[in-house]
Amino acid sequence: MLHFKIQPIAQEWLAQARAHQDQLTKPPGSLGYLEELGVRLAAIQQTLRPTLGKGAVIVCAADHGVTAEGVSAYPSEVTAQMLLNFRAGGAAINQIARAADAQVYVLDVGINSPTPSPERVRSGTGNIAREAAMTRAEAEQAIQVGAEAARRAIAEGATILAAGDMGIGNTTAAAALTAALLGLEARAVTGRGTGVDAARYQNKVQVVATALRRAQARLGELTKAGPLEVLAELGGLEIAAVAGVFLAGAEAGLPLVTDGFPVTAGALLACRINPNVRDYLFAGHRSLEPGHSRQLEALGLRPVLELDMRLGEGTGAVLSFPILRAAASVMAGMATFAQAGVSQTGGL
Ligand SMILES: Cc1cc2ncn([C@H]3O[C@H](COP(=O)(O)O)[C@@H](O)[C@H]3O)c2cc1C
Ligand SMILES: O=C(O)c1cccnc1
Repeated sequence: MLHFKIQPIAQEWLAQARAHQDQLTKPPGSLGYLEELGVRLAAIQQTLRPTLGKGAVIVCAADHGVTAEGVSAYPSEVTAQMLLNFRAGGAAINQIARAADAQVYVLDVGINSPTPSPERVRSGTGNIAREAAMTRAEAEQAIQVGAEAARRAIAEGATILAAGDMGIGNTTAAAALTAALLGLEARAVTGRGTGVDAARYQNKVQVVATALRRAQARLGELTKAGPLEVLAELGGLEIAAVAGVFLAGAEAGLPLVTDGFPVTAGALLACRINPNVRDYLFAGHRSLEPGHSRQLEALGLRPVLELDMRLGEGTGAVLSFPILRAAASVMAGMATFAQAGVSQTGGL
């Protein structure tokens, strides 16, 4: 059974932190959204002097049976190949993590490869257009694998935690999950992923719609079904692991950062499993995948960055770490008007 003990953040700390922001030597509100980020970090850490040190990103990787339907611009083998690239330090996330003082952890929760991996729950999901992605027990296990990886990263010193994704076909699974959880049409949440052409895009929308019909026949009204049941039908082993990263991260009381479309599907699931997770979430960026904006609206999250990125791997999440660190430093290090002897109003 899954059980995560997650405290909601204290409203008193939010109020105190907001009041403190207004005492700092700047016109109130002049640091814009950075102030709200600092306030939330202070409330999460329960201090008026929040600090963020080393970060971590857990790149959750798995394969998808639905690639048999021609939904990606790339073959499934790229998932395993990219895993080697992550480990060799040659991927986009490795460079961005270096710039943002973050450690990259790679988690093979479900790659379809002959090379064994200790954390792999199964070798790829079932083809969700035709069958369940995984069993409910496998869904729980994949969440636990993600949770364990988060706990390891925290034990090794992470003070802020992001999740990343790698899995050819995962924007199809993310679209199906998002449509199911939010009660949206396939077309509203299906994007071009790695860059499928117009014909493949039309097919991808149909595949998502077929998967949703199949899941609904099994579970009934999908917005009312349990999150683990929806996850088992429409899958994504890496998306399950992402949910586990966020659940364990929230349990440990760390600020958590979402990435793009597949990762935010994991965040939606985590919040369905335990709504208190939401208090710890920051949206690192807004992806160009159209469904990502629907997810952010549902979570009520404003992204830190909008750089027209649509890669995944945790790149957009980790890129926001320096801004979150600066938001904490502003709260922790700025003098108040009283401390600095600066006139709070010029009497004007
Ligand atoms: C070389 C390469 C590196 C990637 N890194 C992340 N993704 C991203 O693209 C995939 C999802 O898109 P779709 O659903 O269209 O397959 C995921 O693996 C995701 O992490 C990559 C994709 C490729 C090709
Ligand atoms: O939004 C994302 O993170 C994304 C978009 C396309 C492909 N992979 C990931």
